[in-house]
Amino acid sequence: MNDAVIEAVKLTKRYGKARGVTEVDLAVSRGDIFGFIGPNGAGKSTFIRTVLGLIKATSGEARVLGLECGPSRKEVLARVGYMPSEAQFYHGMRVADVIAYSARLRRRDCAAEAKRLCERLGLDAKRKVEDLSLGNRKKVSIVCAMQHKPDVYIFDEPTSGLDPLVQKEFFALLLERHDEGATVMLSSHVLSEVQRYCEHAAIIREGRIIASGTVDELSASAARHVRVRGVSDGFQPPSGSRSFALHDGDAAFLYQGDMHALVEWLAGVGFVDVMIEEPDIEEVFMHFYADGAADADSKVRGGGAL
Ligand SMILES: Nc1ncnc2c1ncn2[C@@H]1O[C@H](COP(=O)(O)OP(=O)(O)OP(=O)(O)O)[C@@H](O)[C@H]1O
Repeated sequence: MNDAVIEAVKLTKRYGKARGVTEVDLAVSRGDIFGFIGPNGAGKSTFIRTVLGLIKATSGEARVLGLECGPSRKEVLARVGYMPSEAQFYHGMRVADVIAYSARLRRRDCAAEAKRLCERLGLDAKRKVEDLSLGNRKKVSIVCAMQHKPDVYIFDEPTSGLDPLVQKEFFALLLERHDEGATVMLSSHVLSEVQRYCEHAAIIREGRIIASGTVDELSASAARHVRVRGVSDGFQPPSGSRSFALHDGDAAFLYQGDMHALVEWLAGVGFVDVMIEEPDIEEVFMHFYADGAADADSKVRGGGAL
């Protein structure tokens, strides 16, 4: 159909009456690092597990590397590096056993790469998995996802529970694989890491995609961050503003609206200095989440850039 390595068309998964994900359209292009953003319970894991064929879609289509989810589950799992948000390991196994077992499932000898990854992440392969901290369990999952050097990676909340140094090493590994041509999907609720590492992103809310595009487009399509310095005590922001704060004569607010109207309005206000900046993705996210779903939808459609 196109150059999409991971693609979903109207993918829906319901758990009985409970919502999982609803009519999700999404495409991750070859060579992309794609951020999948949403808070707990938004549907990130459900989407990923459905795409991989680990759970059955209620309706819609999903493909990875052109392989249909469900019927081609085994092949998909063999060709993808998947790191679940919460890995379950068999008790009594040592780290080295879990890693070797994961390699055997893919019929590959990955011992040299596994050793290298353990060293880079500071993971002791002799320890029993049940004795590991959450962070060390995450490291085991990273090694299992990366040791066979697949072309496609799907990481589900990879950094939660990892200390900052290990997070840095994880992203260094991810970027090395990306430089070698790999495609990466990274689900996260840590917006700064999406901003820093991802080229494209989609925001999921209550099971539906409410915005998607390049990370820059997502920032550009939302409100502007306005700071006005040297204002009087009674300063009030223009209509269409949110998140207003006034401190020591410095006002800050988010403005969504016509820029000419903002400049005209500013001309009538006494101030010393003004700064108008694109919000970072954290503010974009808050912007989309602060409004009602229907309101957010119409913004996305009307936004043009998305
Ligand atoms: N096995 C299940 N049975 C019933 N409902 C489920 C099941 N798994 C997930 N859900 C529901 O589906 C919705 C999406 O959950 P999901 O775990 O996919 O979200 P998430 O974005 O990955 O969140 P988190 O970051 O907390 O893992 C939630 O409302 C959740 O309660």
